[in-house]
Amino acid sequence: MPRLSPPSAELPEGHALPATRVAMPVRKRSLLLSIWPFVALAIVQTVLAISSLHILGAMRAFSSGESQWSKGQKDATYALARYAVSGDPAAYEQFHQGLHIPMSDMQARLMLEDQGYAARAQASLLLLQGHNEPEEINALIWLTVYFRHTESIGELLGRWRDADEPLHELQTLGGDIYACLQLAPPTSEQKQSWLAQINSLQIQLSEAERAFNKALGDTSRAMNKWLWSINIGIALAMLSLLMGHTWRLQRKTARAEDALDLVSERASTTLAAIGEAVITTDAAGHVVYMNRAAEELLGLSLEQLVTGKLVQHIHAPPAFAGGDLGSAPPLVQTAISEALEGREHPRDTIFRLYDAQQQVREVKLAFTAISDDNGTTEAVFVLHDVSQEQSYIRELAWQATHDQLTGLVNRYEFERLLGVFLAQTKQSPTPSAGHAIMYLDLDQFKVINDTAGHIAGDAMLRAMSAMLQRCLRAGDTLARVGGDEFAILLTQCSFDEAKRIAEQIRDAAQNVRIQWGERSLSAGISIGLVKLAAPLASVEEVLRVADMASYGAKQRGRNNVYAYDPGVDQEIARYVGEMEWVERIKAALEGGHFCLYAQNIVALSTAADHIAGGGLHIEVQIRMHLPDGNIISPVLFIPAAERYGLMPMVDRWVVKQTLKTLVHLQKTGQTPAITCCAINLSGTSLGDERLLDFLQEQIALHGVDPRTLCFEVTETAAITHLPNAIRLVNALKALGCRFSMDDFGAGVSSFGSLKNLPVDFLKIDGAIVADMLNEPAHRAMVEAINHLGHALGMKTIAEFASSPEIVETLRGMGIDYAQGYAVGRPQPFSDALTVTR
Ligand SMILES: Nc1nc2c(ncn2[C@@H]2O[C@H](COP(=O)(O)OP(=O)(O)OP(=O)(O)O)[C@@H](O)[C@H]2O)c(=O)[nH]1
Repeated sequence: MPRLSPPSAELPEGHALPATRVAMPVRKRSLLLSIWPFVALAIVQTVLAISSLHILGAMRAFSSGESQWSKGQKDATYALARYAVSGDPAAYEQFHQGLHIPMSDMQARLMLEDQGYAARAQASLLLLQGHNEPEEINALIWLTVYFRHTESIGELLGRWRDADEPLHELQTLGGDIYACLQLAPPTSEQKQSWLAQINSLQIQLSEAERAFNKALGDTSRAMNKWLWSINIGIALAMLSLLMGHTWRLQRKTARAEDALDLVSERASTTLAAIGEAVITTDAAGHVVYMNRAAEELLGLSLEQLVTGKLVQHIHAPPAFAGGDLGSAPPLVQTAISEALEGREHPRDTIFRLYDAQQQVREVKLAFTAISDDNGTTEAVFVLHDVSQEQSYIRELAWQATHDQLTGLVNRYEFERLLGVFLAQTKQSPTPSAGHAIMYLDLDQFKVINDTAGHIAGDAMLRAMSAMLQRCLRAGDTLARVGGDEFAILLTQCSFDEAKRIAEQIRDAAQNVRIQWGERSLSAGISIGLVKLAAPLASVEEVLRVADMASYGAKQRGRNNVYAYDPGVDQEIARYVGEMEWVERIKAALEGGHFCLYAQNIVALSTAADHIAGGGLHIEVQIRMHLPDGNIISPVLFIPAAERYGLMPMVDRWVVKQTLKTLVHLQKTGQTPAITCCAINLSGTSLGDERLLDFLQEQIALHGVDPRTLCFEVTETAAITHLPNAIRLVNALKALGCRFSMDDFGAGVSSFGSLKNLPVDFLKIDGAIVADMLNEPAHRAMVEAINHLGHALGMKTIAEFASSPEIVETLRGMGIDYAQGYAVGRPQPFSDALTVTR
């Protein structure tokens, strides 16, 4: 019986499948089950044969016993007759000897009839004395004891019993004759009488003997007949049993053959249908069988293969399969040869196979040896083509580690590579020129997206990434780590060299232009350059500081390089500090540590006051409570909130809180009533398309009159998010809200933007106002902005009116409103507001 040897990866060599071991007891049991009726019949037959022999032996014993008995009684009667005539004592002695034989038999029979098998020993002795054959005595006793109640043996014993009385009479007559002869010689009449009696007894005994012989013959024939019938019956029973059994066996065999055919058909259909290539070879590797998938994989049919070994038919690598074969998977031919020699590879090993078109495929190989007691007889190879799977895995791995748009390494992979690099440099610090990391952030990239669309933005990102690749040295790693952010790991690069490369990139970025319709788009780049040196150790730290450095470059006016050497430079600490503000802002939003202040905006002419309706005009400003009780100015935390995208949340909090407080002050009878309440909206919020819905929803929710609300936006924010800003301004103005252009004069001061944004107030940047008394240029700017505002139908507000002189000068210039310490300091907005003039 062949055995399937288990795959060596799972069971140690030499272990056979347990299936064959458990099969043996099952087979023994089923063999026993099928032959037991024959065994039972054989036992019955044997018992019957032994019994038949016994019975026949006993019959023979009866027969020979009877002849001894007959001889004995005849000798006795003859001797007694002689004694009666002659008075010879020798004749009398012969009489006794002759009579002793039938008398012994009779006594034995009587004892057996009376006591059964218990009298066996005594009966044996008596039967011996009756001159029976010693070997036949047991059969005689057995038949007498156990069959004495059957009809035929009972009849036989009855006939024997008929001779008992004549024998007793013969014995008595012998005694009488002996007694008479001792007293006196007999008369002739007496002799004649004795002879007549002896003769009569002789006749009775002869008749009894004849009857016994007849019964013996009858019994013997009956026994024969009975034994014949039983033997024939048993033979017939055995025959029919054999026939039945053979018929059942034939049916079973037919069923098993059918099932085997079915299984074999199913197996070959399954093998033909499965996608895996299944090849069976003999122990030497000659192909015995292969399924369709194997034929397809090898590009050969079974007929073409039968002559040779499997490995000879697998295509060799083509001559042009050069490349880095060191990292290529091993050839499947090698694995097959090794498997046949008993050396197997783990099942998930991937092998190389060249198909009929000499295309390389990747396959996994499973090997199973079929063996019997003499060793391996056949080998089954299953080849699973995993080329597609492997290509998906590679594709997924690429996607997981690369950016789709630019094809560069993504942030995740860059962090991993940086981690590996940092670990290596820490483990084996070899002398080197040093290493650096660059963090690059495109400037005002949002403007390209917003004005030319995302597709143009994508094109710009691709153009920038191509430019960056051109600037790299061999061995540098470039990654896209965010929307418009890139990072470069410069290894073995002195910090001066890194600075030179950074400047080169910054210059090259100026020349990156993409033609979009009629427009030529370009973007500057802010570069943070960080020397990889102590105390920077972790990936997180390095990237955070690099990001900070790029922020530093932005703070220097964008399109700049900010180079940071951790051993020398301290300024970055400021940006690191900003990160701490981020945490505080988040905690303040969650824990309610923000509060609102209000600062009056005071009309400088009665006409302006009249416009305000005589009520209060204020600007709400946010402050933060610190745990130590200090109240923090927004100047400290707003840059961090803007940089790290927290402004939309802060703005929303301010709007909600302002509306709530307005309702509260209205209810508590704030006098004079607030007729214009200015709320600042940051640039990020202006870019948020959901802001309009939020504002409309909140105004409706709190039931605040929209005409009392004024939203302040900076010029830079408005320009950056122009389409959204225009939509917002128009929609809220339709409700009755007003708008201020904040910090006008500080940025680009595009007059075009003022035309596009129909605001109500122009707030002159405080930096210009604060020193206008000393700076004639600033004074002129204030006057120009005032004229411009008025020309566009706007009211003007001067910020930082910090002294009465400035206030008077502003009034003299015709500025409509002033805001600053000279006209009112910020005061908590939750309380009733005091008016300062
Ligand atoms: N076209 C395009 N835009 C993207 C992609 N990923 C992110 N962005 C945009 O890139 C912009 C990144 O803006 P920021 O870096 O925050 O700001 P910025 O306009 O570059 O201004 P500064 O960085 O302060 O100079 C956002 O408007 C994103 O929507 C992208 O895959 N394609």
